[in-house]
Amino acid sequence: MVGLQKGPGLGAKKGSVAAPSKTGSTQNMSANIKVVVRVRPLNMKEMQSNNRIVVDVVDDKMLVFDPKEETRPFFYQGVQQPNKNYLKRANKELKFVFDDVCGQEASNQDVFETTTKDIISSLMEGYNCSVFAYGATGAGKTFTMIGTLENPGITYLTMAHLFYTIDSFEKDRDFDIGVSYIEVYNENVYDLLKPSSTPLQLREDSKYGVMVAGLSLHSIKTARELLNMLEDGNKNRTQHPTDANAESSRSHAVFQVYVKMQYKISSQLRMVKLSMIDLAGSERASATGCKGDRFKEGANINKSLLSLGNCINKLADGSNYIPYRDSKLTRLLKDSLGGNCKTVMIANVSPSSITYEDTYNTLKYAARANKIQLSIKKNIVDGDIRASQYVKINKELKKRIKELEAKLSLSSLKTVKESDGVKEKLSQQWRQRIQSAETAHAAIESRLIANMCQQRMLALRQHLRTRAFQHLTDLAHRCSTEHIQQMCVEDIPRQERAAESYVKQCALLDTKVLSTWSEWNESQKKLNLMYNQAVADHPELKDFVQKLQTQAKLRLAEARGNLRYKLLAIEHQEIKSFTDYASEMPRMLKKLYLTLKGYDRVTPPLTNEYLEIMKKAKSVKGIVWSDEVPDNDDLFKFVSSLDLEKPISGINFDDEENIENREPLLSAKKRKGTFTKGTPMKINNETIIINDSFESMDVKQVMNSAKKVKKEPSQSSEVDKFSTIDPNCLNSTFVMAHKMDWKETVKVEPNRQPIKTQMERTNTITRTNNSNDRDISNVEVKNITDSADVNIEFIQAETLDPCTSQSIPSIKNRDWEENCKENIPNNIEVPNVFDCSTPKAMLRKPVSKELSVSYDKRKSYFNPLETRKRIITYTDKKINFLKQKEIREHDLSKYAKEEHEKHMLHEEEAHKKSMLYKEEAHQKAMQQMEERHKKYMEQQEELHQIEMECKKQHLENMKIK
Ligand SMILES: Nc1ncnc2c1ncn2[C@@H]1O[C@H](COP(=O)(O)OP(=O)(O)OP(=O)(O)O)[C@@H](O)[C@H]1O
Repeated sequence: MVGLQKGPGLGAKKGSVAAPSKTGSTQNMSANIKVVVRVRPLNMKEMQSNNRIVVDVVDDKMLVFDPKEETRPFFYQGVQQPNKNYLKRANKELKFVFDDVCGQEASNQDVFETTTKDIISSLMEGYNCSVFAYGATGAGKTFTMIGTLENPGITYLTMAHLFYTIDSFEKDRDFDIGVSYIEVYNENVYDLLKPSSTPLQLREDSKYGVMVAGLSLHSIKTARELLNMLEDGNKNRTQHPTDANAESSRSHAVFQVYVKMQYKISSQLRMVKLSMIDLAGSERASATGCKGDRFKEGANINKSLLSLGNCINKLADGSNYIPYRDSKLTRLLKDSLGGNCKTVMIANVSPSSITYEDTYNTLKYAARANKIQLSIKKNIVDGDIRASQYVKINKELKKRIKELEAKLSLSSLKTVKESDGVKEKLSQQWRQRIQSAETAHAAIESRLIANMCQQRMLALRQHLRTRAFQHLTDLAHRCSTEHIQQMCVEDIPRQERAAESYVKQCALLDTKVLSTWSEWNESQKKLNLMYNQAVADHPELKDFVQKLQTQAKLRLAEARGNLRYKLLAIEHQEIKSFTDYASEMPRMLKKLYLTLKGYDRVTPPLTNEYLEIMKKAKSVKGIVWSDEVPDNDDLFKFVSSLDLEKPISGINFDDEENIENREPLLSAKKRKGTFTKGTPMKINNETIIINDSFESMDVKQVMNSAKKVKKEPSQSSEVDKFSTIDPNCLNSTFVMAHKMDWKETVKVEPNRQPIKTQMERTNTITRTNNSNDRDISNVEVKNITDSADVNIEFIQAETLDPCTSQSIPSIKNRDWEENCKENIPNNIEVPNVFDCSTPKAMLRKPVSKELSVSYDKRKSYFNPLETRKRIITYTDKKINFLKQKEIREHDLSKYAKEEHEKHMLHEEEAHKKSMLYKEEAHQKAMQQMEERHKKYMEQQEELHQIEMECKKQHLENMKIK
């Protein structure tokens, strides 16, 4: 027997849509519920149990339930036997015709195409629409409605299509979209997007139909957002594993989309609602094996589905009374089933005979639902609005236009509103652009950082080298002649060469850093602009941009760490060698002190100084805070910082002296200020202190002076830098035995010509020699001509002798070189400092001040002989100066010795005098004592006589008696 269930395909006006009738502001039409059956593939359990297939999909409209099985003919002795199994139930072989039938191989996309794709256009026309999935537990409802991330269900697909459709309508309509997601569990309604344990109440409104009080509405712009939202909502949905389905949904889920569209020209407003419902599975307790709470859940599910079935039956029969109020589910679906709504029902079935009953029931339900006739109308608010409303709308529209214009000016890219897919693509493109720009920027930054690190390490190394050289010069000045020579001919030129090379390297690095820095700055600006634009257009890129910015900060921090580590390593080495150097000093000092003491040459101030050093040695372990940075230490600040905003050091290289002229004896007058470090200070008329300790040396000055070598000499300032030596600038504390007047000891000739003009005219260098030589005091070098002849004129200046405080006469009009030659000691062999064998070496930029003058001019005539001559001159000058200094030191020690002897003599005389005075006083005292004693003895004598007389008197008296 073949039963034919009447679906829309047969008899009924399948999907027929009546011409919309106009009743005022709404247009009505009548339609059936669209019913689509989906047959899912067999699951593992069903396949393993090898059960019979009970649903046979004939074509996309028809299926046969419980089809007749194929029987193999059975022959007995050549005769076909009837092969009848009397125990077996007869196949129903029911044919069902629906709007659509999706077979086992149909994907969610196929189901979407046949079910909800069309209803979006109805939605746009102003009809409410709803889709619900019905079926037994495990039949595939959730899979159809929600799906998975890889295979999204029709809810996502429908929404994506909705957004796509909205885009094409946006020219003439404004859209506002809000969504809500609820579940009906155990006859209670809960908000899945704003979870709460309190159930929500249903309210019925004559205008808007069934409403859920307190339901949260969420605005979305893309289907992607919806996907995330669904995922979050589903996490809150009640699910429990049953025998039939490991992820069985135990509640009905209702997802609703509210679309508000307003026509831009006619200001007609349409409010439509799309409901997508994933029903809980109808089930037989025996099939699911549920007990306790699960059983109660199942009963509630069945109850609501039963009332849904009743409603469907009544609606199909055309009954006047529909029992919607029997359950929460039917109340919610009131609109979708019998009201103003275009409805699609997806009936999910399993093909396996295990769910025979369920499948049969579902198909019967679906067939009944197909008969329901709906009368639907467009949700249009009349366009004939009053003038006051029109003004209001107009204002809103203007406001909207302004907003849009502001958005437009933000970005040119924003002019075109992309569809969901296009937006996604654009966002991806932004990501790629930003990533590649950031990679390029990082490469520039790493180059910049490398150069800056090199700069800092170079500065530190040069500082340490200069300090080491200073130690050497300080020691050499006080040593034998041999050492002085050694220093002059070897170390000074070496140091000068190092300084020169440092200046060159510095200049090179500075240029490199500056060019890289401007490149970096440019790229940073571009990158920032790109970041801002990307975030403004695609707010979802904010995290990505923040991540890149954090990575950049980390990179810089890492570079800073690396630099500090390298600097620390250099400093560590330096500290090690300096400790070795310093550890020798106390022993040496002790030896010297004891030697002097042995010769009875130790003066009380020297002892005091010695004691002071001992005190310092004791308190070496002072507390220094790790974060304590000396305020005035520019080098430290420069070397230890890696600030990308300040790539070049702030150290001023311009106003310092030249290394070659850094002698321990410097004129106080030529220093900045009156009394600075290294300047002799008069404490009183008897004491002068000259601070020439290590600490007093300004390293910055020494370092920066190296830079000077490279520069073309500024002639007027050059002159200022050289001076006669102030003999009072001695590197110790001296106690004067007699009063000495403190006065400026150097007098520069007052009527000296303005040098600058002279220079400009004659290409002449004027300098004052740093020597207290009796023969050479102030020297003016003039007329360095192309023939390299040097005419030297001596200008008279007055220098005071430290011991006599008398003026030392200077020599006038003597040739410089002649003078130098005369003073060359015979035993000094001047080495050839420059290798003059090759022209390149000959033209090497000279390092001394004299030789560096007019270097460019002299390039043309520079020859080995001249070079040698000049070196000899320069070296001689140095030797002379050092010799004079030593002589002066010797004189001074002699002077100090004499003063000491005088002092001792004076003390001796005083002592003698005091002894004499003491003796006299003693003699006087003795005399006085003797006199007193004599007087005393006389008095005693008198007393004795008186006593004797008294005794006599007494005896006489006794006799009388
Ligand atoms: N068309 C299909 N193709 C592949 N697998 C499917 C299909 N339909 C359902 N399944 C699978 O079958 C199982 C049950 O499906 P689903 O959870 O959707 O059932 P359900 O009807 O929602 O059940 P319940 O009412 O208990 O929640 C799931 O593992 C799902 O992946």
